Formats: sequence, structure tokens, C-alpha cells
Amino acid sequence: MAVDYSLYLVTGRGLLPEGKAYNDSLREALQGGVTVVQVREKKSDTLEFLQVAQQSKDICNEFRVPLIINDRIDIALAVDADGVHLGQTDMPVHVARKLLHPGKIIGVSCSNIDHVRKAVEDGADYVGIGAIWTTSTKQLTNPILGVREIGPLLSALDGTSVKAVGIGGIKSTNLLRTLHGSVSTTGHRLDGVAVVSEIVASLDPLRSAQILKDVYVSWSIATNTQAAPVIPYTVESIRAGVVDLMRLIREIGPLIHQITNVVVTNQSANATLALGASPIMATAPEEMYDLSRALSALLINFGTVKDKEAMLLAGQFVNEEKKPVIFDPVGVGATQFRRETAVELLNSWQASVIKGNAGELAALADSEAVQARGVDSVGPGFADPATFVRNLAKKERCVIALTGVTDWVSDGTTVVKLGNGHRLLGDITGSGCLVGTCIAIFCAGAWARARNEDGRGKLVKGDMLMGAVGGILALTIAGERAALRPDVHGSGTFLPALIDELYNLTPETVVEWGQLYVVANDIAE
Ligand SMILES: Cc1ncc(COP(=O)(O)OP(=O)(O)O)c(N)n1
Ligand SMILES: Cc1nc(C(=O)O)sc1CCOP(=O)(O)O
Repeated sequence: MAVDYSLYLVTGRGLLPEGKAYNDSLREALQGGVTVVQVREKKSDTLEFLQVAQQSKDICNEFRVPLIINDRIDIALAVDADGVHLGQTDMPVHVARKLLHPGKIIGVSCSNIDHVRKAVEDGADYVGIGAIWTTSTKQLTNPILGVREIGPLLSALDGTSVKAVGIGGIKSTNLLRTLHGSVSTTGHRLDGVAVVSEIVASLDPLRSAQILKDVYVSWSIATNTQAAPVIPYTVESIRAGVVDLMRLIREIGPLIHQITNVVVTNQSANATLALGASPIMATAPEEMYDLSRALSALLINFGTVKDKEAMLLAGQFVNEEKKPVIFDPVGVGATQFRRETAVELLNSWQASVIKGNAGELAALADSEAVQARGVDSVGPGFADPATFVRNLAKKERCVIALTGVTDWVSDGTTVVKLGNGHRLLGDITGSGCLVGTCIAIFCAGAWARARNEDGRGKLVKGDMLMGAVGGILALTIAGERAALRPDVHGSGTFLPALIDELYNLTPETVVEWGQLYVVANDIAE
């Protein structure tokens, strides 16, 4: 039986709003687009479970939607359910398979890759992977996985016909993030999402189901690459795109919200003004919502790792707005605290661009290939930076900008190499942070260019690769030009000259000076 797992309702009668009858809630949820129902009765005795299962079966039959029973093979047999869902300590799959009639569905809960591999070996039809987010519906016995841990589990299903749904804390507010962030590096996606409270606890389950279904369907359509062939980037198309963004930024003066470190706050704000944008360096959690509605891009730079609450909230609100979130995990490899904070932030919101030096990005990728000392990268960098950025972009599901003597940008498909810059940029503090600011400004332009497009199914509007390339070119070209000035005698005079050169930078200069190469539009594995 071909099952549509896209919106999988797990029941929970204890969560029904006061006065809402179970049967009505279930029927409304099905009207709203639920595609599979699992009856989960953790507190009922057998007779009560049987009655609820029978009522549910009758209602599901009306909608031709499959009914699954949680844990209990006997109940599934008694009501001729379409299948069972088994936990890790429930009846083994091969025993359940013997007891059930042929063709029945067996689902298995999985919270790690070994569970998934075993479920495949045992012949499960689908796996329920969780918990992805925190949930108050169930006392969890395993740690919360987080969105970024789902991809590796999905990869274990490559080449099999076993389907996968995500479960745990899935809401309309985090569904798009869940779907986008869980795609594996091999492109394996969730086949659906299983929810309890978002539908069951709703006074209007029809509407709640509809909203979830709409997000799922929009995402499926927006990310169906076969539907719209992707036009490959060329040097010319990137140059034209960067020029367009630069003009737009000067025309509209986008607001760039920067939660950054104390070392660079002032120079970042000045660089923002110099490029024609408008800075706001706010850090109070209470103002993150309002700012997310007003800004055109958010930069989160955790150089002094403060303001975590603001960083968590700001990114989530900006994701909701489909605006760019630029993450600069300064010195992420330096301490355990920084590593944990980066994971927490990246699990809370989807970055549009992650920018870092080789040491920082190696730490983020758990790679030993490059070492770091504090906030600086040590040694010559990656042996194959193009493959590194492209793989990390696939893993983190965003654009990666690797900065250094040569800069590399990838969206997971295209890799762009950038050759501008000057050694004096390494002699002032925070030049890397300024790159982050410039990327945020150009991403704001990219968002503004696309803001009226239909963003349904997308986590961010606009071309973030173009934004990252534009930001790097602007700062590195300005750096080259500042270093050539007769009034620059060292790092002290270089910094104000750099701001001047950003201020005077023209699109024509960027075209003339930009050293830009499209290294690959898809590197083979
Ligand atoms: C779709 C789906 N995935 C996971 C679970 C959890 O099942 P289990 O581990 O058996 O825990 P209980 O639900 O029995 O508490 C599920 N029910 N459905
Ligand atoms: C039943 C269940 N199983 C989970 C797992 O992680 O295996 S989480 C969960 C409860 C999910 O409820 P809600 O959608 O309200 O967060």
C-alpha cells in the first residue's frame, strides 16, 4: 500500500481542549489534511483502547486514511488496523510481522543511526525519528536530537524503500525549519512529520492541520528541483548580480541588525554606513521581535559569546520573516562553551550564510584538517577548500563563506573562488567580522530584491550566494585600495582608509577589480 506520510497525526486524548470531543477533533483534523493517524493510548485499559481504536478506524475509513495502532498488536488485529507503531522496547518487528496480516504497515521509533539501520534490516515500513525538538507531550528518555542530527539518520535510508517521519515538538512555526534543516547531504528528505499537540490541543484542528499541510506542500513544491531547472552561475552573472545589489543597497539603505562583539561594534557600524546601509547594534531580547520585522538582514557574531538569549530569539524571528541570518561563529573551536553555543544556535534557527576562517569552519564541521588558536586559524588551510565548503554547505543547508588569503563561497552546488585582499586586513582587529557585516549588507540587498516574490516553502528569500560573494568582494577590494593610498602607513591609518574606500566603492570598481572564478557548478563526489 502506498502511504502518504506527509501529515501524520498521533492522537493524545489527554490534550484535547475542554469541551472538544475526540471524534470531532479527529474528523476535523482529517478534513484539514491529515494523511495517517496513529492511535496512541498510554493510560487506557484494553477495553477503552479497543473502543477508541474502533471509533478511530471508522472515522479514518470515511477519509480513506490509514490507521496505525501504537504498541498493541492485539488491538491492531482486533480493529483490522492498517499497521502498528513500535518503540525500541516494544515487540520486535519480525515477531509483529508474523502476527500481523500480510501487507500491514510497521513503523519503528528511532533516535540514532543504529536504530535506523536495524529497522531497515528488520523490514520496517517506516521509521519515526525523534525527538527533533523539545516536547511536553511525552517524557523523553533520549536526548533531543535537534534538526541537524536528522540528516545522517536519513542517509541510512538511502537506497531503501523505508519511509521516515520526524516527531517531537513539531509546530507550524518550526515546520519549515525542520523540513529544510533535516535534509541529508545525500539529499534524503523526511517523508512527513508526526504531530500530537499542534493538532490535538487545538480548538480548531482543521485549521491547524491545514496550516501544517500547506507548509509541507509548499516546501515540497519549492524544493522540487526537477520542476524548475537551475540556471548555472557564471562569472558574468555573478558580477551583474553584485553590481545590482550594490546599487540597490545605496538606493534603499537597508537596516542591518548586528548582534556582535564588543571589539568590533563601532567599526562594523561605520562599515555598514559606508556601504549605504543602516546599522542597529541591539542586544536586548525584549526588542528582537520588533527588530525582526524592521530589519533586512541579521548578523549574529559571537566573538565575545554574550547575549545568547537575544541570539536565539532574533534568529528564530528572522527565519519566520524569511530574511537572511548571517552567522559568524568567531573562535568556535576555542572553547567547549563556544562549540555548544554554536550547536544550540544552529539547532534553533537556520543560518542563511555561515562565515568563518579555516579554523572556525573546521571546528564547526568537526574536522581535524585545520587547527585554530583562539580566533585565528593556524597553518595553510584546507588541502581542498572547494570540496570542503561545498560539503559543509550541504551539511548545514546554507551558503558557506570560507575566508582567508583566498576566499571560497558555496551553496552546496556552486563553488566560487575570490582572490582579492591585502595583508593589512590581517593586521587590524576584526577584519573577519567586517566581512560578516559586508555579507549581511549584501544579503539584505538580495533579500530586498526578492522580497515581493512568493516565498512559500523557502526559509529565506533572495540569492544568498550572491550576497556572500558581494560582501566579500566589497571588503577585500576596499582593503586592496586602502593599502595603496599614500596616507596609509600601517595598520593604524589603514582602518579609517578602509572605511573611506568602502564609502567610495563603486559598482564599476568592483567589476574592474574583482578576482572572481566559478570553480564548479557541481563538483563530483
Ligand atoms: C511516528 C512515531 N514516532 C515515534 C513514536 C514514539 O513511539 P515509542 O517510542 O513507542 O513511544 P510511545 O509513543 O509508545 O510513548 C510514535 N509513537 N510515533
Ligand atoms: C509520541 C512521541 N514520541 C516521540 C519520540 O521522540 O519518539 S516525541 C512524541 C510526542 C510528540 O508530541 P508533540 O507533537 O506534541 O511534541
